[in-house]
Amino acid sequence: MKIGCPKEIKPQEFRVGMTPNAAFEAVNNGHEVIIETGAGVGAGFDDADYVEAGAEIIATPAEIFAAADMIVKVKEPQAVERKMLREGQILFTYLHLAPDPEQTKDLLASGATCIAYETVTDRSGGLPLLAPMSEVAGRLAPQVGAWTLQKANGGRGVLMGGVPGVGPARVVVIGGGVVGTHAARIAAGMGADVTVLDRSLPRLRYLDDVYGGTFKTSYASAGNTIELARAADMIIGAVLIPGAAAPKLISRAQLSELKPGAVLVDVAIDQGGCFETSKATTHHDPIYEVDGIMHYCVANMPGAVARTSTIALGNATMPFMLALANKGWKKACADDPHLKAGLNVHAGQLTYAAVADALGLESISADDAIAG
Ligand SMILES: NC(=O)C1=CN([C@@H]2O[C@H](COP(=O)(O)OP(=O)(O)OC[C@H]3O[C@@H](n4cnc5c(N)ncnc54)[C@H](O)[C@@H]3O)[C@@H](O)[C@H]2O)C=CC1
Ligand SMILES: CC(=O)C(=O)O
Ligand SMILES: [Mg+2]
Repeated sequence: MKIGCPKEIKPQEFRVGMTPNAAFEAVNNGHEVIIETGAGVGAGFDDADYVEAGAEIIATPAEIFAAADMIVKVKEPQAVERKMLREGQILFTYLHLAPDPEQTKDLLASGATCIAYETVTDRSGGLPLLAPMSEVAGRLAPQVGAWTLQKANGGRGVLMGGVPGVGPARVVVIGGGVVGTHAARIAAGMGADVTVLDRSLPRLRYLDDVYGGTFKTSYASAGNTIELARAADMIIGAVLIPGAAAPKLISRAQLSELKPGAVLVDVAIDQGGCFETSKATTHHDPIYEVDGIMHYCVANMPGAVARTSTIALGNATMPFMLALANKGWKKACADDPHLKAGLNVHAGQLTYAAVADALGLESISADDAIAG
């Protein structure tokens, strides 16, 4: 198979879909790998690194999209990239379709087979291709939130760890999955007073067992959420219902109950965000204010630490990328229910029910797509 990896074009996205290591493995498995010139530079990989791995360097994205049987990327294809996708081609990348009707329409029109990293599953019920980026975004969230809390950036002017004689910042994390756990650990490590909310009692039990003493836990009822939010300096949104649009957990009306200058870091923004007032921002212009409350809503947070993120993502995607290349998408998905769970679009039809529900569209099952 010919595997193509274009340079990412989303603003301030410095990651790349294939590392030289991934290219090397694909070539060793008998595939051709074509990489757009400069695609890896933001993550610290030169064209020469890919050539050494056995890949071919290509001048333009148009040539990559025209020649490749499978496109491997990081972020959802942008409008200009979507026009270059074609029937029969495999797209393997993050998609986040539930809050994105325009992208969905274009992917359906392309006829391509689109497998979303964020809905691939694993044996323990986790999301193995989301997890590494959730680890990164979770660890970044208190760091960017602490910067936003600084007075000159619009925040309350509260130091995360406080100082002797002055108490620490209060941080509330809504959603205690991968993002939430990593965010809570780092915030607690910075000296903040941290509480994690979740709706899953087994998850709260796990967090209490492992991290009791480092941070507190609370059940995410609406009442507990607003009570903790009122006292918070920083609220980190980290909920997920896989594939679906994020539930809105703090309304615009409730912003007036928060402390002026409090900071909302909405990591769940790629699924539409869990605060009513969230709208996606970029690394170039990451924060904005609504009713005196600061918002940080960057939808590709891991792009800020592109080298760490690219290597972490590449480690996770490599076995799935190889299965798709070695077997073709049908057999690879038929053999592995966890990869099959990643199938979101095939030949003009949605194949993921939560996405279809969020957008009010029809879907078919992934099994029907494979059989068809
Ligand atoms: N902005 C960015 O750059 C990035 C965003 N993300 C996003 O962060 C979000 C969280 O991802 P993960 O931590 O990997 O997911 P996860 O599945 O590990 O954790 C989500 C948690 O939310 C909980 N939850 C669901 N509904 C809830 C509710 N109403 N109230 C409280 N808790 C609730 C679940 O029980 C679960 O423990 C996702 O939307 C993901 O796409 C992930 C990486 C980067
Ligand atoms: C998960 C995701 O959307 C990202 O890493 O950008
Ligand atoms: Mg994202």
